[in-house]
Amino acid sequence: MKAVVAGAAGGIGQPLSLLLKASPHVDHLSLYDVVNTPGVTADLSHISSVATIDGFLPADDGLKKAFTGADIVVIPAGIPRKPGMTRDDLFKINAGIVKGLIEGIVQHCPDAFILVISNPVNSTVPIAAEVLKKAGKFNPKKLFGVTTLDVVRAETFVREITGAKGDPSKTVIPVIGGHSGETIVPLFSQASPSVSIPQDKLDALTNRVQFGGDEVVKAKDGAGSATLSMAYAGFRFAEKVIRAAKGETGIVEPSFIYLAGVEGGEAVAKETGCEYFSVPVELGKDGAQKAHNIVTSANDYEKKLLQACYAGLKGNITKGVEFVANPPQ
Ligand SMILES: NC(=O)C1=CN([C@@H]2O[C@H](COP(=O)(O)OP(=O)(O)OC[C@H]3O[C@@H](n4cnc5c(N)ncnc54)[C@H](O)[C@@H]3O)[C@@H](O)[C@H]2O)C=CC1
Ligand SMILES: O=C([O-])CC(=O)C(=O)O
Repeated sequence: MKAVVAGAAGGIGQPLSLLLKASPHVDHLSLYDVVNTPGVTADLSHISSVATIDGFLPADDGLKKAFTGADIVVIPAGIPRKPGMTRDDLFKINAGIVKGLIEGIVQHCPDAFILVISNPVNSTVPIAAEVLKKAGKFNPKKLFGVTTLDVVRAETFVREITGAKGDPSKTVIPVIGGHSGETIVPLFSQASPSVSIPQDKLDALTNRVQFGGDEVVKAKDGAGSATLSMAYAGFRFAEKVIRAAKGETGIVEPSFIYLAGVEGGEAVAKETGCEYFSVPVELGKDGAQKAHNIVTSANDYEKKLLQACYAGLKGNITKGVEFVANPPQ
């Protein structure tokens, strides 16, 4: 199992690479970034874990060397937000970065699982899909927008209200939609085991999950956005994809996918009017095996949130598709 991190020297890339280096499920890790990969690679290479490691800069065919033979490529490359910015404000720079990296995947490892972390995820995943489609290499089962941090936040924040003891990650809370503000829709009514949230606390809790990213951006005060919690979340999702690829069954985690290419996805697309949506996805050997149409189970409170989600999300998706169809001059 060869894993690649593209953007490996960044705030997310470094701790994510650390977690992958330490994972017993990874045999080889290749790091790629436009800066500082030699140092990060040398540092991680001293860890006595199973995975061997190498790292590359763009010079001397570095991208080719990093990507060739990859089974999974995780992409946290691109600029993060500063206070006052929306994720969409990152589009101008990050759209081109993601497009370039996907073109590299097309050339060197078109069969790899692709996990997109770079924001705005609502647009960068459609960009990735369009680049792959153009090249005739699009496998919707293998392209994932990483929305796990929203799930992780929901698991964490709900405990502050319920006061439940034990491991918060054992409470499954589906968070669906997209990955920005109102497009993020936590479905607390569908938690398993069920959670009891007083009505007067539900608005604040929902809002905190939707705008959890802003909380970190504000606290970092110009020094970036969530990196460590994102590395945790990105690793959690990547490891699930890897474990499922190796044959483990029964693994389900929400992810932002192209619905038409995954069993069960058509029903979600019909319900939401969106081509892409994050829903709980059953993972298998070949990637996304089945999309769970949890949208129909939402209660009235959540249905209202979903209406706001659809409006914003459709615009973000179109913007990504347009970027590849009519590249800016
Ligand atoms: N999906 C999610 O839930 C989350 C997404 N993010 C997003 O992740 C991205 C990265 O965030 P940070 O790690 O904090 O940023 P960062 O600036 O610390 O790191 C980004 C890294 O990408 C590298 N990079 C830039 N262009 C590249 C290219 N063409 N090829 C390879 N590497 C390239 C940079 O050199 C840098 O090392 C941002 O877009 C951020 O908004 C952040 C948190 C959560
Ligand atoms: O808020 C940001 O810009 C980074 C992010 O996506 C998150 O923390 O959820």
